[in-house]
Amino acid sequence: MAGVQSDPHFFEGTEKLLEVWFESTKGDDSFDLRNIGRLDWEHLLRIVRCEIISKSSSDDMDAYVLSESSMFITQKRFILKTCGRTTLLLAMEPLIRLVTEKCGDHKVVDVFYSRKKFAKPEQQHKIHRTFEDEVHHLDQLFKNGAAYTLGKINKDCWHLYMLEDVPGVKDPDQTIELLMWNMCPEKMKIFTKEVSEDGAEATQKSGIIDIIPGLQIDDFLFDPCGYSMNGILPGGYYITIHITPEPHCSYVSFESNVPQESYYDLVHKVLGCFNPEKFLMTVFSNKISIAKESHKHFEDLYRLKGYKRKDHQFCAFQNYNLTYTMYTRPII
Ligand SMILES: C[S@+](CC[C@H](N)C(=O)[O-])C[C@H]1O[C@@H](n2cnc3c(N)ncnc32)[C@H](O)[C@@H]1O
Repeated sequence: MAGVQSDPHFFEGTEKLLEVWFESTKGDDSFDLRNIGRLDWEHLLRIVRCEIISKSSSDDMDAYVLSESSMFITQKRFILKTCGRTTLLLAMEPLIRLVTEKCGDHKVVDVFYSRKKFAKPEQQHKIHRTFEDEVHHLDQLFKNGAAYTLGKINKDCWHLYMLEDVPGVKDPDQTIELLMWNMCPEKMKIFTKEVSEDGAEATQKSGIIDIIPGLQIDDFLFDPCGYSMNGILPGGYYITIHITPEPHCSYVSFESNVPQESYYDLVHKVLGCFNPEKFLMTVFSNKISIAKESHKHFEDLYRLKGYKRKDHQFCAFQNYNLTYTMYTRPII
């Protein structure tokens, strides 16, 4: 698997995250990405260098825990999040071919590709080694790509590629991500086989179980350490958490599309579970999302739960608003 690296003790927890929204060109209600079968997804994931560990489903979504993070499929939305040395962007063109073949004529109505700066970019495969390489690859597929970097480019930053002048998503849509590193060693021990027997025990002990009530949880504890979970709710909503507990490269990611007017309490709960020394947060919401006001709540938050804000940027894109913010504190 792509997690096996030249430095055996280092794991690149930082994920590449791709979200693609499709629509039938004929307004065909039977257009559904969930008509694509498991063998086809497995084939696509082989290109990315990861594999399916388990699957959970609701009426609205299929959610997969992968050897390197997660994949979520709804009627019109494809999300793939992969860490380690995976080659996620190699799947972009095959994905569009697969959707044409299995679901019929369609248009791509929006694309988002993002990731934090890698800890060891030199260990990535060529296509992902620099953001410029990634942008070059995507620009060959899309004429209307727009690439941004938020944060300090000589320190911690976050890259984003999206499309301009697209019809955009017609439904309310929002995503919050917290990417955390230099993690509290005590908290990280929970995500090892030494302390927890399986994923369910780690989910309980860490408090992940209480972040959002009522989730259908699919969790997995790697041997000897490492943890991934998907939690799904009716309506195509999810949370996903991935943990690299090794002390010299500790990293945790939290992502959710659950709509909330304010994400303040959710952020508090997530930080309480993991106690990172540093984290960056991104909040995306389109103009019809109830989360569209949530950006205001972060404007004046110079301090948050003992953390001090280092960066804060707000972007007003054509269809979405985005807050990028980075906080830090001494490890406790
Ligand atoms: C897949 S998980 C979660 C990665 C995630 N992107 C994160 O946020 O850190 C990676 C963790 O599981 C461990 N692990 C153990 N066996 C693994 C395997 N076969 N494939 C991938 N990771 C494995 C890694 O060492 C690492 O600590």
